This record gives sequence, C-alpha cells and structure tokens, in this order.
Amino acid sequence: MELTITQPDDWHLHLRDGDLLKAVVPHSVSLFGRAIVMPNLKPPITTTVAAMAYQVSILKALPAGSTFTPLMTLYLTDTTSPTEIKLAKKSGVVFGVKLYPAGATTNSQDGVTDLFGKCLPVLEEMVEQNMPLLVHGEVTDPDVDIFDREKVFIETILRPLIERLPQLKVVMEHVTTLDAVRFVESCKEGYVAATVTPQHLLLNRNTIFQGGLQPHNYCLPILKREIHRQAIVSAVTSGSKRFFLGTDSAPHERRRKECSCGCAGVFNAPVALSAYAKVFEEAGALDKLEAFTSFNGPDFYGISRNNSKIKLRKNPWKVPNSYSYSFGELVPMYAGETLDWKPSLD
Ligand SMILES: NC(=O)N[C@@H](CC(=O)O)C(=O)O
Ligand SMILES: [Zn+2]
Ligand SMILES: [Zn+2]
Repeated sequence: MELTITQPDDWHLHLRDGDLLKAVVPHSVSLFGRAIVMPNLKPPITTTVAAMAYQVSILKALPAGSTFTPLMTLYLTDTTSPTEIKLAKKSGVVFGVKLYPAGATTNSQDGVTDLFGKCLPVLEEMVEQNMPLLVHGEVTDPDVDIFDREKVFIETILRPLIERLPQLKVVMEHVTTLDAVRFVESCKEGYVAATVTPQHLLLNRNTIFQGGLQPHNYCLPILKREIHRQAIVSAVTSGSKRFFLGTDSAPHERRRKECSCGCAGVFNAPVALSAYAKVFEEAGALDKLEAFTSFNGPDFYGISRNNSKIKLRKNPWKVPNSYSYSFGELVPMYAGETLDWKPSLD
C-alpha cells in the first residue's frame, strides 16, 4: 500500500544547539518542509536578535541541498516587552511566542511566574501583531497532582486568558487529555488550536512502568490514562481543523535519560511520520492523515501549504536501537521495534 501526501511540517520541534543540533537536524529535515523551533535553549531565545542568530546556526547545520525552513519562536519571560513583539513580527523570522510556566518543563526556569500580573501588555501587543501564543499548558504548583496539571492549567489560566483576549491566537502544545480536547473544540476555530505528539497518541501511562521504569517514555506533559489517549486519537482522526502535527521531538543524551534524575523528553523525529500513519491506520482514518500532517498547521498559522509531496509505503522497517553522535547516543521512540509505514521523498 502506498500513500502520497503533501509535504508535512512539524509545528513543535526541539532542535537544540551545538553538536546535538547537528545530530538531530537530519532526522527532521529529510521529510518535513518547515518546523516551529522551540526556544528553550540554555540560555533561552528571548529576543528577535537571538532568534535570528539561532536560525542561522540551524541553516548552517542543514545537509547540502536541503530546503528546510526553521520557523523561529521567542521564549516569553516576565520582562519581555511589547517592543520585542513588534520587532519579532517585523523580522519575518519569528512565528510564535512560547509560554513556559516557570518550572513546568525542561529549561523553563526563566519562564513566566505570573502571566496576568506580568505579561498582559505583551499579550495585547501579540493580538495587535497577530502573533500566536504557543503554550506549555501545565500548572507548576507542586500541590497539584502531575496527572492533573494540564486540566488545572486550562481552568485557571487558559480559559480566563481567552475570555480576556478572545482575539489572541493560541496553540495549546502537546495536548494529552480529554479535557484539553474538549476545551480546544469549544473555542473559536482559527483562534485556538492544538498540536499532538506521536507518544501521546500511541502510548498511555502504563508504558512508563511496563516491565520496570522506562525513562525513554518520560516526557512532559506526562503520558495519561488510556481514556485520554483515546480522546486525542478521536480528535485528530475526526478531520477537525483544530489539531495538527507537532512531534515535540525532544532529544536528550542517553546518560541524561538513564540516570537517577532523568530529563523529560521523547526523541521521536526518526519515527514520527511512521507513528502518525500507524495512528490513522488503526483508526481507519488514513484519508484524514494529510490534513493533520500538512494542511491544518499552515492554515492556522496563515502561511501557504507546502507544494511538494512525500510518499508513505507499507514497508516494515526496524527502528535503530540508538543513534550515536559526538557526545554519546540518542535513543529514539520505538527503539529496536518494527514500524509498518516508511516515509520517503519519492
Ligand atoms: N516535552 C518534554 O518532555 N521536554 C521538552 C520540553 C517541553 O516541550 O515541554 C524538552 O525540551 O526536553
Ligand atoms: Zn512543553
Ligand atoms: Zn516541547
């Protein structure tokens, strides 16, 4: 069996920097046309100038002949200014501003401590400039159970934010719950949308503990119960325009995952398209795959869809156990397992 689809984009990607950037870039740029590149480096990308420099380093790391376009983002802090948003828009390089509640996830220490108290003027300028807010939607209160942090974020932050600024474009990144699906579906189409990762579509929280602790299945937001996984599968395979592909591929060197205080993040770039095809096939919805991978994202961001095509063939392939690079190894999602769908450019 063979499918031809418009070239997809990845609307949530961690490319890192330095040697790790060089190691991971080929896995995304071989098949995706563009990607929204997350700004949670050390130090974070908080200015347009830094975003432009980061874009140059990504472009330098591309394989010869690659036409991949990195779409850059700014990391919102308590002190981001409205002027910075104007600069970001004018640059033509920055496509979103990322909200990390301080302490919510990897490299979020410099994130926002009080969105309504500190960031309203910036958010108002984002409405003015038609600049989307990309949200890691979890509260950080240690008293809130880790499995409830997305749901509580929706009720305490996101719903009030959208009531206050209904013209703000918001992408709820990496949604994981039935609550998030319902919330996104209840909002005005074209203003609130969501990205969905392969791991949240294919794995539930049992897989973090199956046969012993599985650090490579640890990501944030944490995997949820099966009912939540089923809800997001239904949402993406329904054909709704509000959901689109965002892998959240988040590489960490093997020793940083397999240790006593391991990092959160799943490195899924090498398997992402195979994994999404599996989801849609299992739901009997392969006819809806292309809109999710290639139409809904650019339509929401207001940029043109890609012109070229890629192919997905039923051609089982074995995922490598790991990928080596200068500083160590990266263990991909589905390491050592066989996937049915193999994507290629022709
Ligand atoms: N998803 C993750 O578990 N980790 C991401 C950060 C993020 O997207 O929250 C990372 O940068 O490692
Ligand atoms: Zn996140
Ligand atoms: Zn992420």
